[in-house]
Amino acid sequence: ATAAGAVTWGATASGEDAEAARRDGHDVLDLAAALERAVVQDALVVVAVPLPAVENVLRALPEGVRLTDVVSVKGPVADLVARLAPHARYVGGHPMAGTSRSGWDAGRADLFHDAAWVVTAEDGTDLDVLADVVGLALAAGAHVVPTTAAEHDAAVARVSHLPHLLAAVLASVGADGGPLALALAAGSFGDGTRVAGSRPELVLAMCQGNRAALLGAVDDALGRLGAARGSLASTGGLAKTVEAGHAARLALENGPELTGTTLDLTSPDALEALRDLGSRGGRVVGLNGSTARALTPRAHDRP
Ligand SMILES: NC(=O)c1ccc[n+]([C@@H]2O[C@H](COP(=O)([O-])OP(=O)(O)OC[C@H]3O[C@@H](n4cnc5c(N)ncnc54)[C@H](O)[C@@H]3O)[C@@H](O)[C@H]2O)c1
Ligand SMILES: O=C(O)C(=O)C[C@]1(C(=O)O)C=C[C@@H](O)C=C1
Repeated sequence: ATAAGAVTWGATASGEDAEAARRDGHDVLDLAAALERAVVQDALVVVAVPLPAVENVLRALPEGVRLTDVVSVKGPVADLVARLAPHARYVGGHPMAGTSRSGWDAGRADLFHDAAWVVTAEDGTDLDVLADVVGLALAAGAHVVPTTAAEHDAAVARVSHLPHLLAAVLASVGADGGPLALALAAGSFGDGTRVAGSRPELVLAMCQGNRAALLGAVDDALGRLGAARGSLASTGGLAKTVEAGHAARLALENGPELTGTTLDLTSPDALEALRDLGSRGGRVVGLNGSTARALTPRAHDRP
């Protein structure tokens, strides 16, 4: 956002991160001063701490601020906001990009380029703040995927939290193969276990914080692994599992064909239209006043 010309400032509980951010020319205050300035300037407050620390930040929040967050689960944050800061004008957010490293130096100005940035569009959402969050995501080079907290949590259980859990399991299985196995580890093991290098506290916060949805995704994966194991043991064949995975990977790489459309954010059914766009695999790619420019899968490409 700073690179896109926005005036920004921040606060962190880490002296080391504060020092590193100041060294890079950013304005770092203490939390109370940062929030006070947000009130004076009617700025958008972005909570970017691990889920277990969200409560502390919300307790410090002044009345009526514009509020978003980047936390990896949305239902628990929405519940905390409703309980601890019901006065906040809150719209949930989640950029779907990151690294397995933590701290200030792990960030880059282009980290969110071409990434999906979830924006929650629940009934009653403040469209003025939603437009702020859309503007932030677009300024960071991302595109916006509107959805609800519940649908977000179900989706990321499959494409983020399960991969983190599988990476942990895979890393342990490989390591238990002993020194020879690790000496031979190449692309498949490296790619499949990269995120197991993430700080365990962050992985625990997002996976345990999305327990119900993650359980469903784990059951699905175990069912497929069980079927593969059964087939390998009985006939020796893995074709069904491998071919289904290959087709799914190609679908991810190719994506659907997208076509342009616009959404009027002042329309009475704007929130419904936004959610519909997200659930069809569409995205907002531009904002001009209250008109959102969007891309949506062509009818014949819809799942
Ligand atoms: N790392 C990723 O790939 C990724 C991607 C998308 C979203 N997220 C989410 O973003 C959030 C931050 O993750 P991260 O990877 O940047 O973590 P991080 O550990 O690199 O940074 C977290 C920062 O929050 C600060 N902090 C912690 N408690 C605080 C408090 N009470 N008050 C003020 N500051 C506090 C820490 O000092 C640190 O500077 C998490 O909720 C995570 O789920 C992470
Ligand atoms: O690329 C990585 O290192 C990540 O783990 C990023 C990743 C993910 O893809 O699961 C991790 C957590 C998020 O909330 C969003 C993105």
